[in-house]
Amino acid sequence: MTQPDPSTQDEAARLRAELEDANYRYYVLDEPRMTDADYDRRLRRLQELEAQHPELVTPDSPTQRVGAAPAEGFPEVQHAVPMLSLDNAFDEDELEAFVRRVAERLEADPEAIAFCCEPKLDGAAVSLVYERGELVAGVTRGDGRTGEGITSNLRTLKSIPLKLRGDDWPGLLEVRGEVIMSHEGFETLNARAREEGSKVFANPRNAAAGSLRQLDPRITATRPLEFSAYQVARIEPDEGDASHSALMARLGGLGFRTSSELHVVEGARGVIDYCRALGDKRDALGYDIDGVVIKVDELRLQRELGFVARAPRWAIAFKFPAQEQTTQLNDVEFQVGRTGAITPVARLEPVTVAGVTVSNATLHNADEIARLGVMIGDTVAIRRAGDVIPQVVRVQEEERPADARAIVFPERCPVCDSQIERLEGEAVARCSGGLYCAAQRKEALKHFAGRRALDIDGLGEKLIDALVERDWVKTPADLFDLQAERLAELPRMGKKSSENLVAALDKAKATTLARFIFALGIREVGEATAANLARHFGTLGALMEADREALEAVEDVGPIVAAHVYTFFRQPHNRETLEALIAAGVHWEEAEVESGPTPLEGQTWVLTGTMESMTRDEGKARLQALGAKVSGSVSKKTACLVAGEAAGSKLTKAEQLGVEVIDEATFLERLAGWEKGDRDHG
Ligand SMILES: NC(=O)c1ccc[n+]([C@@H]2O[C@H](COP(=O)([O-])OP(=O)(O)OC[C@H]3O[C@@H](n4cnc5c(N)ncnc54)[C@H](O)[C@@H]3O)[C@@H](O)[C@H]2O)c1
Ligand SMILES: [Zn+2]
Repeated sequence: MTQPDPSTQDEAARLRAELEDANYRYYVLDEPRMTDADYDRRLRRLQELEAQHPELVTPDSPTQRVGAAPAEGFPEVQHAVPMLSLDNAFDEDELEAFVRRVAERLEADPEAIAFCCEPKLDGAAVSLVYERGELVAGVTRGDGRTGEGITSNLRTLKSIPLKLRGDDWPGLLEVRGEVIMSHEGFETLNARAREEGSKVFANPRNAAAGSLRQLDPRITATRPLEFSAYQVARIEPDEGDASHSALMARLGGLGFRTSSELHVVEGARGVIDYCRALGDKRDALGYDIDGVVIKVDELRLQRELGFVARAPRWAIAFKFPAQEQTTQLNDVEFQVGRTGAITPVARLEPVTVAGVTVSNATLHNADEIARLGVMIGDTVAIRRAGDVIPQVVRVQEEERPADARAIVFPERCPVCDSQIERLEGEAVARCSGGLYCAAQRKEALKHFAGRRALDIDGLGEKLIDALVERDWVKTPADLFDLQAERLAELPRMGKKSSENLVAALDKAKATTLARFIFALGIREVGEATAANLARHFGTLGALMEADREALEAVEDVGPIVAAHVYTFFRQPHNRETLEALIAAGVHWEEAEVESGPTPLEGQTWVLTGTMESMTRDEGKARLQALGAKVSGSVSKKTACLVAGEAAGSKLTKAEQLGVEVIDEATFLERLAGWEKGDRDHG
């Protein structure tokens, strides 16, 4: 052993300071700035230096301590049994060395030692104390000796029993486990946060730890947290359970969730096989694990092995490749989704993340780019977990190069050059070339041909895919040029069905203005809005020329819908497609202007149950066209209730109030009469 030279002392001091800062950000703020891989590398290096020069070890060195001191705002609670950390093994050699060490200390045959293997859940450790079967305290790990009392928060987790199951419970039980957030829960929580502009978490671990340490338990209650037990710290009376795995089975009976992946294996071979198998399954689990925890199963042997400063000798954590890595952002490209949403995609210097090479990651939208403060040329942290698309979670701002460039969001669609539209208050920017944009082609055509739009019989999803893939159809207008002979070349299309389709296309040309407007697939213009627009403007020409103000004068049309309609008709390509449709023979009867008094003016109608001949939206649109208001609930003021199949409480209420009730057949008859009368008027 040699005296540490000044540079070694400096290095140790620097590592200590960096690790301490990282601990604070990770354990107290739940907002790490360093990846786990970088943290582990530094900790390893410090351990090495301290092993070479034991005089460098200070009692408060991060190598000697666990976690971080409890944060303010929660009562401090002493742990009766300390909550320790785990030693790490980063490869199979280190696993074998662990098994050998254990065997030597126990003077046992390594191949005969039973090990209990479990996933190392990546969340936040908590300890739960039960007295006479009831939960009395829930505490975070804190610095291992003292944690934060978060009982009220933990009570909100459904997977934590407030009372133990059965009646065979011990008088005192202290259970430890991990609070985690599944990938699904995490994605939902972050999506909501992005929409609301509130705090977005970098990964499920930070989200779980941050959610647990809310001062208001009502917030914790809304977070998708789950508890999984992995240790019994105290049990009284001790009934002499022989092994860790037996205790885990007992916890299951008391109402706790334990890992479904828990297995007891023998020797180094068994441990390594388990680690490989779980590594293969990692992406499919639906929650983050950062490795495997391997424990000597027999409790008698655990006691014999005992502890060192910060970790037990009878357990080890085998670490999997990290799910977060840093790399360089080389460029940003903008992709157009099938509904026109524009997504910025980060082009990265390829990097291996959890065993897979990643060269692209999503940046979600313009708000996310602003939130991250990311620039082209930056060093960024990438996270890849399960089958979720890799994401940029953080920027290493201190590493920003001098020539870093700002990311400029395009104004025109990279696919079709139409205007990109981003409405106030909406996170997503979209291409406005709905009818024309190649990226949106399939969706636009499916909508156009749908039953509630032009209702083209026999033109289903598969057929549309085939037509677009062969480039036979680019816009809806191209549909009307299709020839039966050509169609017959398609898979599963005979002569007869091709002829039928051509006939159906011909038949679909005769439509109504309302259906036609709906068929265009303008964002947020549903059937009812389309009917209102048709009724209000009377002609397609008038609608196309309307400015935002005129559009907002239409019933149920607010500024957002008005903006979508306005932008849609300002796109030259959309207008060309409309002209082509009309040239192809699509037609409807045009009314001059909004017709005069309407027969149902001043009446409120209610639709309930299911109708055979139309959807409720359609019924609503037709009633509105006749001047009626359509409401969702029955009251004394209701003029008439249309009761379809399986009508329920609304029907009962209408009968109680003496409101007129009619069935679908009567409704259709009356509609036909009014609509005819209405047309004769206008
Ligand atoms: N990025 C950063 O800035 C930063 C900072 C501090 C720590 N870290 C990360 O945290 C690690 C150290 O954290 P640690 O001491 O909390 O954990 P650890 O890796 O030393 O392992 C101990 C923890 O494992 C957990 N665990 C999960 N499943 C378990 C199971 N089946 N059985 C037993 N325990 C189980 C428990 O919560 C326990 O507290 C570092 O290696 C690093 O990856 C990162
Ligand atoms: Zn486009």
